[in-house]
Amino acid sequence: MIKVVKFGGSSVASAKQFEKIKGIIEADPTRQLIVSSACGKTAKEDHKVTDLLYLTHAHLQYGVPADHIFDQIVAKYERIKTNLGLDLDLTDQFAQIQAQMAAGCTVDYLVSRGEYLTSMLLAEYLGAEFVDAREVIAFDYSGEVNMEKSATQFAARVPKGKRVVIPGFYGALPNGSIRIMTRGGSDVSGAILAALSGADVYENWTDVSGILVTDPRIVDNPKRVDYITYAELRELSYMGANVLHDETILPLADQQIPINIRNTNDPDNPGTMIMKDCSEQDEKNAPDYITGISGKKGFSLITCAKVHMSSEVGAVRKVLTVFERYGVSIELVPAGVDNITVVVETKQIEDHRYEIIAELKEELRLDSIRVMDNVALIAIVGRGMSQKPGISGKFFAEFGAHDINIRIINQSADEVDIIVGVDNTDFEKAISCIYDRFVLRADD
Ligand SMILES: Nc1ncnc2c1ncn2[C@@H]1O[C@H](COP(=O)(O)OP(=O)(O)O)[C@@H](O)[C@H]1O
Ligand SMILES: N[C@@H](CC(=O)OP(=O)(O)O)C(=O)O
Repeated sequence: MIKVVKFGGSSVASAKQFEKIKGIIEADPTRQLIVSSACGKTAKEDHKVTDLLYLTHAHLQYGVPADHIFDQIVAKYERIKTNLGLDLDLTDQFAQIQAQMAAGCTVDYLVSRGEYLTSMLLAEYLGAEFVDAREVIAFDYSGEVNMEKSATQFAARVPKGKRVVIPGFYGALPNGSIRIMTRGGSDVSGAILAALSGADVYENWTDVSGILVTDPRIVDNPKRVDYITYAELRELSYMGANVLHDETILPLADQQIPINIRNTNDPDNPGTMIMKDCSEQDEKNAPDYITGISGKKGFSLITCAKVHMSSEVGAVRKVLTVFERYGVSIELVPAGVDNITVVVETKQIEDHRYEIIAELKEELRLDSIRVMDNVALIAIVGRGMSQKPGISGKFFAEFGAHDINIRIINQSADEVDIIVGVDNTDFEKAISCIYDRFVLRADD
């Protein structure tokens, strides 16, 4: 049995959290491959080390002194080290980073030092071997992880049968320079290492007892989900459930390695199991109607209207080509008889909004075009939904009763998710109302 265990920023935020990790690791000898994020916040007013490092780099880029920020980072690590009673001398490490800063280091290098230093401390504290992610995770120049090269490096560099700590969030390009992932990427590092080691399970330790039906910052104390499929989780995390990076599933899918989300602050809680297929569990216990609800604000609806548009051959292609030209990725394309609506993230069209509108108008000879900003998308996800007829109707009734205007609605063909667009200002109210109607009063 091999378990890869990833500890998120909240789990390594303080010496107290390190002590909890020690308990978790020592409770199970199969927890051998440990992946660590950078120290997160100890309190609301505190800052994540990763954020401080980004801020340091931004100061340096504009020639503004950043010593006062870097000193906060040094103080955080020194405090953890002292409170844990460790002898590890980090002076050389800090000096090396400062020398690189003075020499104009890349943002990737500087930001990666959060995971690097945290993992060094954790390895020392656990009596484990530290292996630098730079020597294991290989990126191509395209920014994709090269799994084949990473597998060769993993075999050469990571000892078997020993406890090892590897920093998450970064790897190296073919020339050896550091490449970081997108925010929250330590989840993906853990998944890659689980795939490379052929792990039986990937444990992802955080500050909540699993995947919750919805964001606990919106709904008070939401229900925990016991089992969730890869597909459901991917929808939820892509649509904003940031408990897990939306690409975490990808390296695990081939080997069907399950993910177990666990709480460092409540280690006895079994958390959530995320699996390729939950049918065995569903046979014992029918899945809930709705597995999860997540969402994001900041979308725009661009509605192109023209009589008989839906029957015009090539109309959708022409619309999409305009967006492609500007490198804009499209979320949804709901259509009516005389119109096609394109849903995009507002920030993606900000720089070229007027050019895009002009080209759509001209190339499709539109009767009219309308842009609506400040739209939030909410995904309601559930493998149990396909069994229940009339869900969309219930949404309309519930939203109507709460004065929430539905701007768009889209159901996937496999009936695993329904996406609704509402005004940004109705976002939290809509999520609370879906939770109340479909989770708390599911049987009504
Ligand atoms: N559906 C959800 N289930 C659980 N947590 C969620 C959900 N949506 C948002 N979150 C938030 O995700 C947080 C955990 O993710 P993150 O802050 O990245 O943790 P870590 O520091 O462990 O990586 C939780 O504290 C919670 O506020
Ligand atoms: N430290 C990085 C990577 C990461 O995965 O962090 P966390 O596990 O705290 O979400 C970030 O803040 O983006």
